[in-house]
Amino acid sequence: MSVISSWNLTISLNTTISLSWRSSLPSRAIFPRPKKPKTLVVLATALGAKPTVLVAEKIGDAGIQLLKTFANVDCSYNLSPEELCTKISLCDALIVRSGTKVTREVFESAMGRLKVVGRAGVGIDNVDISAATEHGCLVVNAPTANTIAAADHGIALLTAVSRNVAQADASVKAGKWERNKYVGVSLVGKTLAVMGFGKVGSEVARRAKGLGMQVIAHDPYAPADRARAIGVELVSFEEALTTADFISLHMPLTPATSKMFNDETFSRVKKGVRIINVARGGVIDEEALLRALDSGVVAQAALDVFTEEPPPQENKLVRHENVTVTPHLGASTTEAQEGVALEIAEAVVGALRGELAATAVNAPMVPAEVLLELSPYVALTEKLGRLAVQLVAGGSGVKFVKVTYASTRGPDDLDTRLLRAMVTKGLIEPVSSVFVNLVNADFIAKQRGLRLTEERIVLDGSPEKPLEFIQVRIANVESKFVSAISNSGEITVEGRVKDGKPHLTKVGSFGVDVSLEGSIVLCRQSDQPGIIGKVGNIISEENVNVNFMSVGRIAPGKQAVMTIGLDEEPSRDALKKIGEITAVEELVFLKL
Ligand SMILES: NC(=O)c1ccc[n+]([C@@H]2O[C@H](COP(=O)([O-])OP(=O)(O)OC[C@H]3O[C@@H](n4cnc5c(N)ncnc54)[C@H](O)[C@@H]3O)[C@@H](O)[C@H]2O)c1
Ligand SMILES: O=C(O)[C@H](O)COP(=O)(O)O
Repeated sequence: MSVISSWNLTISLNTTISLSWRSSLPSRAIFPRPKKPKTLVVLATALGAKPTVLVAEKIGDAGIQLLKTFANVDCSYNLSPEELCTKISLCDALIVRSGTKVTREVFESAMGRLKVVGRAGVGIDNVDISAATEHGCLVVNAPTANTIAAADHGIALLTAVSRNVAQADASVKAGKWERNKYVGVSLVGKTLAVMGFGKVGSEVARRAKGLGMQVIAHDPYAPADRARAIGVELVSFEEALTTADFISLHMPLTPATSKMFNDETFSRVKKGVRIINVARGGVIDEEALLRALDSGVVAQAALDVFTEEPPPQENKLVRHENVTVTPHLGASTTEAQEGVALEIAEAVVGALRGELAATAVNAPMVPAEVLLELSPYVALTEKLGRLAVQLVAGGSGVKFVKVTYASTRGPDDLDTRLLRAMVTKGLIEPVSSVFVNLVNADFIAKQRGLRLTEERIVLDGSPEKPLEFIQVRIANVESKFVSAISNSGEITVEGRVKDGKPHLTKVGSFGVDVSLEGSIVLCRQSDQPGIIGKVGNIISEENVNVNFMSVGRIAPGKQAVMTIGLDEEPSRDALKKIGEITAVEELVFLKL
């Protein structure tokens, strides 16, 4: 048995999860919805209560109908920020598109009721993810259903720009016939740089190749083989800028991509480049683009998205002769909107039911089969956390916790994020009013100064079970049950899953065996005959059912720890009577 790795708690908030994509078939066919994860009740609404879902922007009817099968649905569009904040405390879920800013104030106004925000689309830049995470609110999006629509719109703008379609249309409608003015440029043989080779970018690339273009792409995170598979070369930002005749933007808006196209970038592009933006307005410095258009460095731009939407009337870019604009229509096809509505409704209903979302933005995505396998360990880790913290003597602040996972599997075959979150939940919830879930566990731990270290023990044997045992240790504290302190000087509890049920198997240095359900009495006594009977009598007089009892001792006649699992809570009086048995040296009652 060897300890092969240990590491500190890493805070991984704001994780964007992308799903895979395939070829150019209609979007619903291309992107099979992710398999449904099995249930894990981390976000579930109060039992029996029908949740309320606020739909703050119009989504497809199919999604609304699906939501109505499970929840009260309030479709209130065009709410002001104040109205949204007022309504939100009455809602369990909120669904928005890109037009609603889900700010920190929204989460604060929710007073803890809001459990899930569903973004009916891809971009989550209008949702304050940090605030959502801090408030334990899951954010899910619908990342796949509008890909084709967005790619088609990118191509529509590319071709429109190359042939001055919008300008010529306006000219004819103004009674003119300017055939010489609107001579376009050919696409065949021209170089298109796709910036952001994700779902939309790769579909744009595929289509542009069909139009005879040379396609290069820049994406620091995209695998080269995926690009190669469709005949696209991944290049550096510099190469993309300096060689492209057309640039099409498809990256998300993040702090790293904000104003990625600015005066400095425009100074490096090929003179006369044409730019298409169907991603987010904020990735371009709009003032800089205006200057580049005025100077002729950029010949034309086509913009579906703007820093401020809708853009102000006087926006010079919108009015520019060489700019073609659409009002954020990338995702707006009947088919995409139906798909997005269903995708987001399923995700929101799933999250409200307590299922782990496959499209979670701010929580680890745990595949269904992994979740199924881990679920008894999820219960075990939470209960070990609960027991350990209840063993701490009042006044000792819990700061250093070590979780040890003993497994026959290598570290790469065991994802412990879920288990770590559950230990944190178990440690914090019994001693605070904070609600901890998979979304906010790391944040809450950090906020409370809890340093949770994880350690792996790799055991020999066949890796059928994910884990053999799990140990939770709290260092630098005193215990109200001295026997819970192991030789290492830490409060130590250890458990394992037996017949699918979590069991406590060690307290301090004492081996015990009790099923972790109901509540537990731990009592240390000097080992002698008759104690079990005496304790049993006191409990039976209370009419409380004992579901498990075990005694672990150092050696015959020495000290022993008796663990009694109870279906209900015994009275204080009964506990006092057990404590008064002469051989009993210490006693603690723990709620699971
Ligand atoms: N106009 C619309 O209506 C519309 C519709 C759909 C999507 N979008 C927007 O398009 C964008 C892409 O959507 P998607 O579904 O393809 O997302 P995606 O997550 O599949 O792809 C985004 C890609 O951008 C890459 N990227 C990240 N940082 C980058 C950087 N600095 N430089 C280059 N590439 C970078 C990522 O690696 C990823 O491959 C999002 O911003 C989304 O909101 C707009
Ligand atoms: O990010 C997206 O999915 C698109 O920008 C679509 O946004 P919308 O839902 O507001 O059309």
